[in-house]
Amino acid sequence: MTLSVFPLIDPAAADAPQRFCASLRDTGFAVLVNPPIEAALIQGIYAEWLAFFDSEAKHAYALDPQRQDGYVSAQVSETAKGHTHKDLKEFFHHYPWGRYPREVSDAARRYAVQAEALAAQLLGWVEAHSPPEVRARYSEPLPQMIAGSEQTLLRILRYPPLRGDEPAGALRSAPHEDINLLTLLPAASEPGLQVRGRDGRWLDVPCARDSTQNLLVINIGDMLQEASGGHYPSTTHRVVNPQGEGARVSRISLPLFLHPRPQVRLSARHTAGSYLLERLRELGLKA
Ligand SMILES: O=C(O)CCC(=O)C(=O)O
Ligand SMILES: [Fe+2]
Repeated sequence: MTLSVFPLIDPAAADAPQRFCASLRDTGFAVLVNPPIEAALIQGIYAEWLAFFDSEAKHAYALDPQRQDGYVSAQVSETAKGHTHKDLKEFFHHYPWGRYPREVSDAARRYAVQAEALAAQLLGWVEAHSPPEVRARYSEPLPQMIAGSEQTLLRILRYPPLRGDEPAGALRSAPHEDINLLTLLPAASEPGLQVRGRDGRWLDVPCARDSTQNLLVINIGDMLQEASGGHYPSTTHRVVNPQGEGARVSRISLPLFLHPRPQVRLSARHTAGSYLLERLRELGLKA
């Protein structure tokens, strides 16, 4: 059985920063209701990118292994750390400097700009609610770590309908942790995202169908866990395969991964650059 335990946090409320950080501390995740990003923008992106993934045009943008931008097919996909099956997904990686399909409007780009501005505000909350000894570890203010970063990654994901011949044990997204500082993720078009709670149970993260209101999901990545000495936990999450009718439907999601500039020192062991390289190698995405 799964439970949905996430409080819906109104970012305009006076106690929002405190509730937001408490949720992040508790589960590594937080859910904002009616964030300053229009629902219509997200719905438009989901529709036009689904059409793009359904077209042959995507193959003209195959991932550049050096630059890491472009389209990754379900045949290539990625294998989560410690797992054997490829995830049942295809996706497009867009960086601020990178390729962007001419077949879609600039809506996803506009979303990334808005979400990045919100992320800087949220990192300010995270910093303000860090105990003094944790704050003392940050080599620079958290919002500043992502300012002007060329590593900010928008991943537009499409989980295709299931055909029934998927390898046993393959998931839409195998359990993993995100590498980056903070991830912003509009509620996905369909359910499936789950977070592992402290007691090992999987908790359902709400999707767009669970609320008439606009929801935005935020989660901690490994880099913030590293920078905060574990105060903010990067929790394991996955996307499970739908059963029944849901299996016939694509699922679209739109995580924005906020990465610090590569020179930013996260800890005595790592800069953001050295940390990222290590993790991409483990994922098989970089030689
Ligand atoms: O599709 C989702 O809801 C989550 C995707 C995810 O966790 C990831 O791409 O890292
Ligand atoms: Fe993730």
